[in-house]
Amino acid sequence: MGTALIYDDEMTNYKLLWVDSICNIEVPERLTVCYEALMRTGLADRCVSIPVREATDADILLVHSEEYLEAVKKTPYMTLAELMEFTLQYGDVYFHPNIYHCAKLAAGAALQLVDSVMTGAVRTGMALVRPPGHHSMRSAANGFCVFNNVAIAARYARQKYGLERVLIVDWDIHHGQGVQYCFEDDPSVLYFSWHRYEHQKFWPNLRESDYDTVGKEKGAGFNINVPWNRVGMRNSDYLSVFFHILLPVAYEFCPDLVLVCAGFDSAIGDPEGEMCASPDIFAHLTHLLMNLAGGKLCAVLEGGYNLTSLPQSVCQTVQTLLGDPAPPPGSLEGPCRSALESLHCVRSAHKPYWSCLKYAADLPTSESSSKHDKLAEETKDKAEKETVKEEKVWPEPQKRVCPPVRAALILPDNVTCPAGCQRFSSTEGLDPATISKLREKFSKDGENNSSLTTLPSLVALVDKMENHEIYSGLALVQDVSMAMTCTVQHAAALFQRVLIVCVGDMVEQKPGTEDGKTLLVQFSGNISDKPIGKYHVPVCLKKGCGDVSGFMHAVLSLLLPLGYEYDPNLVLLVRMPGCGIWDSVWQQLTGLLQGLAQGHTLILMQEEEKPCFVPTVSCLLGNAAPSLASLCAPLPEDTEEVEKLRYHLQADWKLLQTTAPEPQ
Ligand SMILES: CC(O)(O)NCCCCNCCCN
Ligand SMILES: [Zn+2]
Repeated sequence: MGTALIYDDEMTNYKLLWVDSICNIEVPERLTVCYEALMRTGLADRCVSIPVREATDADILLVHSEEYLEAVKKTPYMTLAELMEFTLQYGDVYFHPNIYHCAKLAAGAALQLVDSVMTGAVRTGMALVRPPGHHSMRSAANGFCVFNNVAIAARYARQKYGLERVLIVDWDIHHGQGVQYCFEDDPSVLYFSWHRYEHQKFWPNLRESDYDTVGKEKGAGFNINVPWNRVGMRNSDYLSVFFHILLPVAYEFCPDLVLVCAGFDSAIGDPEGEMCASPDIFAHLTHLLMNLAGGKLCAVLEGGYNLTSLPQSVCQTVQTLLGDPAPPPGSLEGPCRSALESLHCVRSAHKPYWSCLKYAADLPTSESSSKHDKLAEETKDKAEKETVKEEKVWPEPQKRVCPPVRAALILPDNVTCPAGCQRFSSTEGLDPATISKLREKFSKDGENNSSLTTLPSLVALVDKMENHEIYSGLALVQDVSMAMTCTVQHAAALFQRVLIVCVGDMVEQKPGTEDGKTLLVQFSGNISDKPIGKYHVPVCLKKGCGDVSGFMHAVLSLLLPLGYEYDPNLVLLVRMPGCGIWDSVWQQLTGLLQGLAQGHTLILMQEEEKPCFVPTVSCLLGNAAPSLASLCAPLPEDTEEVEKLRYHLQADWKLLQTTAPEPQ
C-alpha cells in the first residue's frame, strides 16, 4: 500500500503583514521549500497525491469552542488595524485575511490523511500544512497555530472510525500544550511530547510542560512530557527517549492509529530549537513508529524554521514512510547527562502507570543532580550571553538508494518465490575451490546432505549484499546452525560489523568473537551459563521466546539500543527451530531490525518454518508488521533480566543508560 502526500499551495497564501520579531520566522517559504525538495528528489511522484479539503465547522468544533470559531470567521473581513487588534488577545501568533481559509485547509488536510489511511487507500502519509496546530487551544490561537490540526484529527478518527486508542507523537521542539489540554483526562489518546524547556525558562514557559504532568483522573499516565533542559541535544538523546520511554509504552498502549505532530524545529540549524540532531534522525524516528498500529501512521507538519534542515528532514521522513531502508544511524556517542536526568525523571514519574517501567529507578531523593544541572546552567548562561548563536553547519544527508533487488530468497525448489522478491540460487562468480572447501569443511560424517548445497548460494548472497546489489535476503535451509556458522564466517570477513540476532537455543558454541567484528544477541529460554561479554549478550527469558511482552521489552530496551550504537553493516537474523516465537513477534523483530545496516538483513530459517516465511518476506520488503495485541506486563523475571543485562553492559554501550551517573 502506498504513502499519501497532502499539499496545496493555497496554504502559502498568507503571511505576516506587520513587524513582529517573534512571528517573522513563520513564512510561506516553509512549505514551498519542502514541496520543491520532495519534487526534486522524486519522492513526491512516488507518493499518492490526496487533495486537501476545508475542515467543516463540525470538524473544528470537535476541539474548539463556538465563540472562538465565530471570532476567527470574522478575520477575513478585518482591516489591517483590526487584524492587529484581534491578534493582540493571543500569544505569539498573527492573523491575516486568508489565514482562516488556510487554517481550515490545514485541519482538513489532516482529516483527509486520516481518511485515506483508515479506509486503506494508503498505509501511511504526510500532510504538509500551515498554519501549524499543536499550540492552539479550545478558545485561543497560539504559537503560530489557529486550529489544532492533530487534536481535531485524533477526535475525528475516534468518532468516525470508532478507534479505541490513538497515539500522538509530538517531536516538534515546542510543547504542544493545546494537545495536552485537549486529552489530559482522556485515556484513549496517549500524548507524547518532548520539548525545549530549560527548567521553564523556554517558551511557552509552562509549569505543566514538565515531566511530572502525567495526565488527570482517568487520563493519568496518558500524557508524557520529556523536557529538554539544555539545548544541543543530539541523535543519541532522541533515540534514548524512543528506546526507553516512548516505544515500550507505545507497544503496551497498542494504538489503533499513530498521529505525528511532525515539527522539524527539533533538527540542527533551527533558530527555535537550537538542537544538534541531524535531519536523517527523522528517518529512524519514523521507522521506529511504523510497526505500531499495523503501520497506520499520519504525519502532519507542525514547526520547522530553518529552510535548509526543514526540507531535508521532511524528505527523510517521507522516504521512510515509502518503505526505503533508513540511512546508517552513524556514530552515536550516547545521551548527555541532562538528557539522562530527563529520561530518569520521566520514567520514574510514569512508573505507576506502565508495567514496562515497573523497574524504573525512583527519582533521586535529593534533587541534587538537577540542582547540579541548574547551577551549571546559570554559570553557562552568563558566559553564553556574550556569545552570539553561531551558524550551525551539517553534512547534506547522504542520498538513499532504493535497491534494485530488495529481497533475494534461497528457497527449496518446491517453494514459490513471493512477488517483489528474486529467487537466488546462483553460485556463479564463486570459484569451485570455495565450493569444495565448503563441502569438506561442513559435511558431517561424509554424507552429502542437501543442506550443503545451500552454503555456496549463501556465500554468494552475502557477497551481493556487501556490494549493495541486493539489500536483504532470506534462506530456508535444512540445517540452520550449519548455515549460520558458515554465513557468520564469510560475512565477518566481508563486513566490518555484523549483528547476529539469534532467536532460540544454539546447538553449538556461539560463533561470536570478542574482537568486535560481530555482536551476538541471543534470546533463549535456558538459564545462561554463557558469560556476558561486550559482544556476546545472552538474553534468557523465563518463558523463552514465546512470551510476547517479555520478548518485545527485551527487543525495544536492549536489542535496539545495542544495535543502533553498534551500527552494523549487516544484520543476520537467525530463527532456531523450536524457538517458540510468535510469528507476529518475529515480524515485529524483522521490521524493527530493518532500521539498521541500511536494511541489509539476512534471515536464516529452517525449512519447516515455511508458514511464516511469506509474512517475514513482507517485512523485508518494507511493509509494516501487523499490530501486536496490547502488551501485558512482562514477567518480573524477564524485566529483571533486561535490567541485569543493562546494568552489566551500560558501561560499554551508552545507549543502554537510563539514569545519569551519580555526580562525583
Ligand atoms: C508550531 C511551533 O511549535 O513550531 N510553534 C512555535 C511557536 C514559537 C513561539 N515563539 C517562541 C519565542 C521563543 N523563541
Ligand atoms: Zn515548534
